[in-house]
Amino acid sequence: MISVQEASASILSHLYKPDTRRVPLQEAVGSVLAEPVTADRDFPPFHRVTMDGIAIAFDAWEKGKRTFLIEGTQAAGEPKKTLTSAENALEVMTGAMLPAGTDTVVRYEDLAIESPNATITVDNITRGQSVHRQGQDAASGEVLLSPNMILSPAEIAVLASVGKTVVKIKNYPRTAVIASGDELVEVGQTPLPHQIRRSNTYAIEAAMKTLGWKGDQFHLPDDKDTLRRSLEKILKQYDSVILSGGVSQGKFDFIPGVLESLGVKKVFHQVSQRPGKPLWFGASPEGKTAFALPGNPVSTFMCFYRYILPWLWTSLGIEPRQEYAVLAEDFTFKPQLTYFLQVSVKNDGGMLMAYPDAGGGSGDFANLKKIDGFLELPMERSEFKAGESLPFIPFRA
Ligand SMILES: Nc1nc2c(c(=O)[nH]1)N[C@H]1C(S)=C(S)[C@@H](COP(=O)(O)OP(=O)(O)OC[C@H]3O[C@@H](n4cnc5c(N)ncnc54)[C@H](O)[C@@H]3O)O[C@H]1N2
Ligand code: MOO
Ligand SMILES: [Mg+2]
Repeated sequence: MISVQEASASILSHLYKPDTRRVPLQEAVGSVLAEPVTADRDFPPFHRVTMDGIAIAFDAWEKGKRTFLIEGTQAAGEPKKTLTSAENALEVMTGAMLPAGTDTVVRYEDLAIESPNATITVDNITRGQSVHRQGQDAASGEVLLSPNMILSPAEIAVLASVGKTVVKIKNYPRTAVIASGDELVEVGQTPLPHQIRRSNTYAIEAAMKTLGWKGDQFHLPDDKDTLRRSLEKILKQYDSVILSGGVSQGKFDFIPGVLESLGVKKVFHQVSQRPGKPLWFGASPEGKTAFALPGNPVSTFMCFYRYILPWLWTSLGIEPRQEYAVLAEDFTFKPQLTYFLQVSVKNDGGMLMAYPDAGGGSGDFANLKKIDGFLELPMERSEFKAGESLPFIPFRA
């Protein structure tokens, strides 16, 4: 049986190779950028006035001039005006071009205006004040955004400002989310005493949705031939499949065998972890991947966040973020397995404290509502002390 680290490394050596597509700017938030974006002009594109007031030639101030004749007004959105005499001033508005012949802006708060004159009432004026100089933030042609970044609202602003109406982004893997099991019925159905509603695929699809990843749900029975026929079709249509259930030792746990019979070669089966020991992972020669997650709901859930999430980000060119939290209470776990301890977290003066709330085992998915994620307790030890910082796998935004 392989370790969590080995399993995770194996998965990360079978990445999806994303192709790209172009989307309208307004659909791009949350996507992964697939092209460099350069400044189409200087940032800012002209000397930009940053305060409402008057623009003057600083030399005049230096020579002792305090009262200026107002020649006119330069509003934002108007072509650049020119000051005709260095003895005069132009009223200027925030966002306007700095008029030619001026280099300094004095705000209204520091003026006494008696039309048609403005008198500066303060002593501390500096050359170039209240002017955002052309190219100060970035020069034309400079790379503003590089590929492989998740587009947040901040990047959308940058894209908009350089005129990108259409953005090239990376495609996520086309993914089928498959529940298997004869005991499972649809959410809208009333289960018979021996049946349960299927929840795992809804949880996975929802988790994917929070990442901007679309999953198509399927439900397959515990019947080898049907499984084979259906999975064959699904594998043709999708880049990856995420299955839940049917991977353990049961008489009807057919998933690994059927996947192998369809050319999805086993990379590993079983990981020294709790929950989720029966995890199976395979890949086909064409680069399709199959994650067969153990059916117990907490296992399915944990395996998605611990293994599939980093696989997705790495595939898209983004380094997955490793978070840590501090164990708030002593905890003991004896078996020689990596234990994914359910914890709720609280921020205590900048330190993320993790409070164990182990729940009633991997079938007790109602416990997930009380927790925020999993703390990864290494296999090598069984005693964990309050105050220890450990890898934390969050699932809440
Ligand atoms: N002899 C052994 N038995 C089991 C072992 C083992 O090592 N030896 N491992 C146990 C562990 S750990 C787990 S986890 C489960 C994994 O089982 P499967 O992946 O084969 O999953 P199923 O048998 O199909 O189902 C397990 C459990 O989960 C429920 N389930 C399945 N799918 C869903 C769904 N979509 N929504 C809600 N609940 C679901 C299912 O009804 C079962 O109760 O095996 C142990 N056994
Ligand atoms: O993974 Mo199993 O969920 O330990 O019960
Ligand atoms: Mg089973």
